[in-house]
Amino acid sequence: MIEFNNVSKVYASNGVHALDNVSLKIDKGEMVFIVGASGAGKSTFLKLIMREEKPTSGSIIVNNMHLEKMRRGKVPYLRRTMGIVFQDFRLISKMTVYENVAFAMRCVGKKNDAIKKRVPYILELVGLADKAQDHPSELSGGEQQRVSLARALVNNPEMIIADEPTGNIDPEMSYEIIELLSEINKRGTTVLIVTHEHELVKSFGKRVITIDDGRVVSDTADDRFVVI
Ligand SMILES: Nc1ncnc2c1ncn2[C@@H]1O[C@H](COP(=O)(O)OP(=O)(O)OP(=O)(O)O)[C@@H](O)[C@H]1O
Repeated sequence: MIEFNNVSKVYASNGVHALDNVSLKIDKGEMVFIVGASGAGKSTFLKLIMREEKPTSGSIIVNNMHLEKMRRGKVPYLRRTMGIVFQDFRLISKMTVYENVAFAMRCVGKKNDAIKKRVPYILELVGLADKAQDHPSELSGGEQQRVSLARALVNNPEMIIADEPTGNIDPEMSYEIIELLSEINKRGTTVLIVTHEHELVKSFGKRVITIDDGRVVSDTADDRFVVI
């Protein structure tokens, strides 16, 4: 669950008001698209959720943790509740697909037995069981993004956060990635996707939050934005 109460973010280095008095709630199990023009504040919104940035004012609760007061040492506990998918995949090129996903489990101290059971299951889920021994360079963009998704999912996070997950892949593959995220959402994981792809967003019929110039200007789940 995510709750923003009157959140503003001003970057101290240049005085840019990236978010201006944002209040919203995203419930557990929702799938939400965040859209808006370049520079609107979408990445800042995600960075605040991940506690990569702190708000200048307002309060933020994510998965029952109060982020504006959170000490640095506690951030890893927050991050363990979320799986993050990046536009540029961020896979380790020397490792196979299997190892890339297993590595995420090793990082949180999982034992070999658990890894051997879980990684093949997750690779099957994202449709990459037959690519387990390939290296990222041998895969298409869409396949690499599916590895990145497998890695985000393998520790069973409460939510998946995807920042422009289709930015580096072709339109057909993009649809497949969002479809996969939608399947994952149906299994109970909260999914948050930042994207520029309006057509894709429309075809899924999910909640859409539009940010413009640091403000939420439309939210399909919020009655305050319904125009009569
Ligand atoms: N670390 C930073 N320091 C200073 N200003 C920043 C920083 N990050 C973002 N900004 C500024 O804050 C505003 C919002 O940026 P943000 O990256 O959140 O937008 P965005 O909607 O994600 O854009 P894009 O779609 O291009 O990624 C922009 O004016 C940007 O220049």
